Amino acid sequence: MCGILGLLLQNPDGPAATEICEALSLLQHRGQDACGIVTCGAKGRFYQCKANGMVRDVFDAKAVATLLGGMGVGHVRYPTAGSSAHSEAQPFYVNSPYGIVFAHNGNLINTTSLKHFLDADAHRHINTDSDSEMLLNIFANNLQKTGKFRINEEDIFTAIQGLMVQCRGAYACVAMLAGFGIIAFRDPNGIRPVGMASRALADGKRDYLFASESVVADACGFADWEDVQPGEAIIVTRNSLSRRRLAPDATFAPDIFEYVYFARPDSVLDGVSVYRSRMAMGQLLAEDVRRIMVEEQVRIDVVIPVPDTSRVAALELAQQLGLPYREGFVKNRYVGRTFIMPGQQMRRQNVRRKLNAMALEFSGKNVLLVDGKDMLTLSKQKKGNKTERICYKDSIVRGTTSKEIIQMAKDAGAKKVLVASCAPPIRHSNVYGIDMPSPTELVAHGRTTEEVAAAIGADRVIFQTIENLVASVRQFNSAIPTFDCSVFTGEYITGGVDDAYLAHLSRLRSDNAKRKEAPTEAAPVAPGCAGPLNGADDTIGLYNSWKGTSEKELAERGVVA
Ligand SMILES: O=P(O)(O)OC[C@H]1O[C@H](OP(=O)(O)OP(=O)(O)O)[C@H](O)[C@@H]1O
Ligand SMILES: NC(=O)CC[C@H](N)C(=O)O
Ligand SMILES: [Mg+2]
Repeated sequence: MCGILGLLLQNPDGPAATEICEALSLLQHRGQDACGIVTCGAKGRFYQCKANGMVRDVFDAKAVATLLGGMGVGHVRYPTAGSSAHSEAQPFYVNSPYGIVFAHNGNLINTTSLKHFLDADAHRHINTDSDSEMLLNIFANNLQKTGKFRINEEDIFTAIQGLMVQCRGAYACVAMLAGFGIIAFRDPNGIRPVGMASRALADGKRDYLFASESVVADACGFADWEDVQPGEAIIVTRNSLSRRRLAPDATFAPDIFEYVYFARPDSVLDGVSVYRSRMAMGQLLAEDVRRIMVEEQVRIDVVIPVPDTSRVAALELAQQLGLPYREGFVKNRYVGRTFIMPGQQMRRQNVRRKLNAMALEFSGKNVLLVDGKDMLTLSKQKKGNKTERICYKDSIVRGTTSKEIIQMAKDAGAKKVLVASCAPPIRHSNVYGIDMPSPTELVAHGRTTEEVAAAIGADRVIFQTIENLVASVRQFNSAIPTFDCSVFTGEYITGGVDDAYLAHLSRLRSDNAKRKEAPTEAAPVAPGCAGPLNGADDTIGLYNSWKGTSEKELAERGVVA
């Protein structure tokens, strides 16, 4: 998953980079590997800074000050194609036609044929293995076909319509045309999110923002958030806003995993509050847990979430069951999200660095025996013999987190650990922008629920049903006809995903394949962890970047004070 941003300020000299940088940090949870900003200043000139690393590592005040102009595009990256080399950090840029900058969230599934087309027919050089660079070049090639000295909105719609026929997969995109404006579009199935908001100015005009999630609009003072519709393109310039549905017949199928894990709870995606949907996941799962407690004579004393993402649903589940909710795992706030870290070794190491079990909650058997309302009395009791805990998870994917935290809970004294997951078992590859290309890396692949429990060391695992997961989201917007649930069902909404493609993807992107590709000279440093920062020296600028310019000269040019 990646985060994308576009900002158009009415003031052409306005500090777009400052706001984009702020906004990117609000999307950091969508990608921790690389980030970048390109702005457009006077005479349509682009200013770029991108590199591997988190937003706070790549952008210091000086880096932001060198990005001039009143409009720009930003990106945080979680790679799903190509490599994690900083040359694949986004936004991408092509100079012809007109000068285009491009940021993409999602993943294309027909890159083999696109690559051939770009080489043999369009004669465009693709310099990386990134699918996003191909997508940009398809767009550029379609614009080129107009042959015009200056293009208009109609030409841009035609180019994107063509792209929607040529490109298969998931793509939410933001593009910027030099001296023209910002364009956002979403694939015909609307698999990945992107929305728009605006800010009224004193003169009646408006600044425009595009972002992957609505939290950006809330936190940055923009209003009137609305989703870009599936298959829709929106173009904003300083004088106009134009929008068009370019692929109206496709089935709308946003990815349900955004609600389970990816998006921030304070975002609203496609009219559904992520927070409310997670509460509903907890409520519906509580019914299954209650049934199992009765049928299997299971007694649960306490519900413990695996922070962060599962907290909302875990609290709701605990309340539904009348059980105490306790924060038994403390999270190190300086370690990023582990699931989106590259490589299994890094993910495993970081679960323990990130989460620590509090012995107080796990070994003090007289503390948390039954339900919350009797806590004080019970805490005075001597050792009880009921020590079943329920560890609540939003999802079990590779099982990395589950295995480690179950062991931690047991090491801390819990006798039995049950795991409830608000998503069903994940048994299939993701091809639309989540880096789960190889089913053999998924703990539930080819395993029954009992076998998953054994594999992660749990005494019992309870999965949400797919029907209840869909109901948790759909009850808040029944206009969404269906969701992309491919990781649970193996059904891919775009078509074009057969066994041969999945085998190819797995060869290309499994952890094993990536390990072979990875450069060996430097030890990998987990995103969000202490380690060598990428800093200004590793950033990629454009020919007119300020890299190497002395402080004195920057001050003379008015870039820094
Ligand atoms: O089964 P696994 O392969 O281990 O993956 C699933 C876990 O990874 C995610 O946590 P993550 O640390 O990425 O982020 P969070 O702090 O937002 O929960 C997710 O919330 C699960 O806890
Ligand atoms: N997660 C994503 O959206 C990734 C975007 C793009 N496929 C890349 O690898 O850079
Ligand atoms: Mg988690």
